[in-house]
Amino acid sequence: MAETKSAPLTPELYAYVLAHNPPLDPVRRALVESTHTLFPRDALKQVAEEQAPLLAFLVRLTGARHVVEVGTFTGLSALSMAQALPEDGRLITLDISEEWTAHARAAWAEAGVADRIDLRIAPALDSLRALPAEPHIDLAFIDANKDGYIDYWEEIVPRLRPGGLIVVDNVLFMGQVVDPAVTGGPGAHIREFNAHVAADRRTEAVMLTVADGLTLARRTG
Ligand SMILES: C[S@@+](CC[C@H](N)C(=O)[O-])C[C@H]1O[C@@H](n2cnc3c(N)ncnc32)[C@H](O)[C@@H]1O
Repeated sequence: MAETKSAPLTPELYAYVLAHNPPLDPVRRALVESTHTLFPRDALKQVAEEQAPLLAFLVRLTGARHVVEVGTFTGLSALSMAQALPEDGRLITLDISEEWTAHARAAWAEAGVADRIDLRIAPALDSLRALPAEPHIDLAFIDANKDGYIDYWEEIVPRLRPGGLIVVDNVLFMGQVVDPAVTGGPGAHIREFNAHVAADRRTEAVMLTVADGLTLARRTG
């Protein structure tokens, strides 16, 4: 059994982490709160608070100009990435929900980044297949239905420019990936996806224990 060096994430330690991260600006803070108020049963779909500055950081680090997101919800991750884009950068974000994304649109407009975000409402696989086939994506973020992850990965990798980055959320799926009792459903889909990524020779991937697990993969060839 491998030994962990990870400090147990107590509520105090988690608060400490958030306090040492860049704070959410007022629009993102309001979006977190309004999502919990308006959609209490689904609010956990939103990226964790520490992931918002991380996504912005990754956009700046990679100098990304073409970003694709699979899974918009109420728009926190899209907003964080769009705010980090250069003036001529664009983010295409994919979802099937008019209701949740209407709330996202309002927040993007308030933050002044609506013109950088192209929201496409349709099954994400159709939207991905409609993108240009050549490698042009600098950064992609996958955070939608878990039974679609492998298909999304297969559409994105060939469209990723060499050195481009794919970020994938929920790769630990609350620990279900190592639970032998989980033989179906999202936990099993994620387990299959993680094996698929680990075997993919087109990319170099690292799995991080951030929030519910985050994989970062770089296209190498
Ligand atoms: C975990 S949430 C995304 C959270 C978002 N990244 C955020 O930070 O707020 C997953 C989203 O995937 C969307 N979704 C589910 N199935 C989909 C599909 N087949 N195509 C496109 N979007 C889908 C849902 O409507 C939901 O908004």
